Amino acid sequence: MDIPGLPARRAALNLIDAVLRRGETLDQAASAALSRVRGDNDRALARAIAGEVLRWRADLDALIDSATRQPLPEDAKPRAVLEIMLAQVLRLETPAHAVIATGLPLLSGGPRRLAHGVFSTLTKREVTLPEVPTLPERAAQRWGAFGDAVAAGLAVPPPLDLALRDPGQTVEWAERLGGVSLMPGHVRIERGEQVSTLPGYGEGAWWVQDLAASLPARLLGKPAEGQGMMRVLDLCAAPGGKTMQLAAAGWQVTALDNAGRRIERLKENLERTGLKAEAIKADVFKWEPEEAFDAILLDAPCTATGTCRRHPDVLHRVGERQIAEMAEIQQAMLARASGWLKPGGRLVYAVCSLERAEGEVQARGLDAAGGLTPVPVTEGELPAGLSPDGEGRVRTDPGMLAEAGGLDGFYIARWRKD
Ligand SMILES: C[S@@+](CC[C@H](N)C(=O)[O-])C[C@H]1O[C@@H](n2cnc3c(N)ncnc32)[C@H](O)[C@@H]1O
Repeated sequence: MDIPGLPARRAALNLIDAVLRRGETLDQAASAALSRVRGDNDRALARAIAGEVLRWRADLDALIDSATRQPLPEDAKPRAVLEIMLAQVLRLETPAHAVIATGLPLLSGGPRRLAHGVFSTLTKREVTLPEVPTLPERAAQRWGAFGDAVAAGLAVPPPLDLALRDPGQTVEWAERLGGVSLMPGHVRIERGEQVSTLPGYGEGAWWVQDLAASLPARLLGKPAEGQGMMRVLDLCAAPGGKTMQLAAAGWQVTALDNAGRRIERLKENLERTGLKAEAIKADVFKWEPEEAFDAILLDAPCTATGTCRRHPDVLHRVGERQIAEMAEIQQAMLARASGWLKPGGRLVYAVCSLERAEGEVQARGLDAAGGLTPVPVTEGELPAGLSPDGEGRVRTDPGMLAEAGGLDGFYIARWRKD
């Protein structure tokens, strides 16, 4: 029989290993890594431990190295076990005795004695973590000074943002959910409660969507009045956060994605919220529309480094190769999508990436291709405290609106077809 709590710690080690050595996302690794963990609480604990290690790994390693005569090899098991032990004491407030009881059995012999010694030394010293995490070297090098802003937003796991089906009821829902609103149609609450038990979930009054992720559909605007049904193509739409916003704003929506399971989730989301859209499972590079659209939203696949507050695995997994691969796909998708617009139609391009190659560089490439006129975003279209960049485009990062709980990193650009 396993010691209670041990399977959760073993699963945390497996999750971290899957991210660092196999380049998997935490979500991809979860079903295999958590298969032997019983109970929702222990599964959530395993994910929380892995998340905190991935968020603070450079700082946890610096502490470990300060207590050994020679640095342990990067991939040594005692290092990994010490990382999860320290993350629990320093981030999750787990008592040291519980951490020892569920950590040391993961090792045996000399490595176990070593880990015990290092852990005892560090707890006796009453070590702490810095206020802001140190970024993994690769991310720090890539981002330069911009990395400081990103790191500032990483220290605290983010709050939970909800998008309302009826933005006219923002004040009422903020009050009912005990949250605050940073924009009509947005309510921010504390993370922690089971989403499906909150008021309004069953009746589909809202869905979970980061404030930054709600901006692309907002910036596409509402359909023009008095012109009959206006059609929007939501490209790369699943699981449908932006599809629901567009449908709620009055567009006739065609939502396309090539991932079958994600399209199923999009359909479930539409059903729960009572919103309508045509859902198509197809590849952007193979599908052809029968007629042009009044508007297109392309929420392109990307490295997702902008979601590093909730998915700290991206800090470790993403490098130049992944960025270049995504940039190539984005460029080809933009070229294809822009050919499907009616004259006068609007195109919004968005990525939840912090990489310029996936944002600014893509937008300038489309500017240079001709046939589309940029439509600058104005300050009034954004939440208070955010401004468009010098080109009238939106670049958010996790360090922005920090006092209000921050937001994901996104890049958003908008054009009109000539
Ligand atoms: C950023 S996510 C979309 C999030 C979604 N717009 C929302 O708001 O809920 C990118 C999506 O692109 C889809 N995708 C990637 N490559 C694709 C392709 N070639 N054709 C269609 N969809 C694709 C993925 O399945 C994924 O669902």
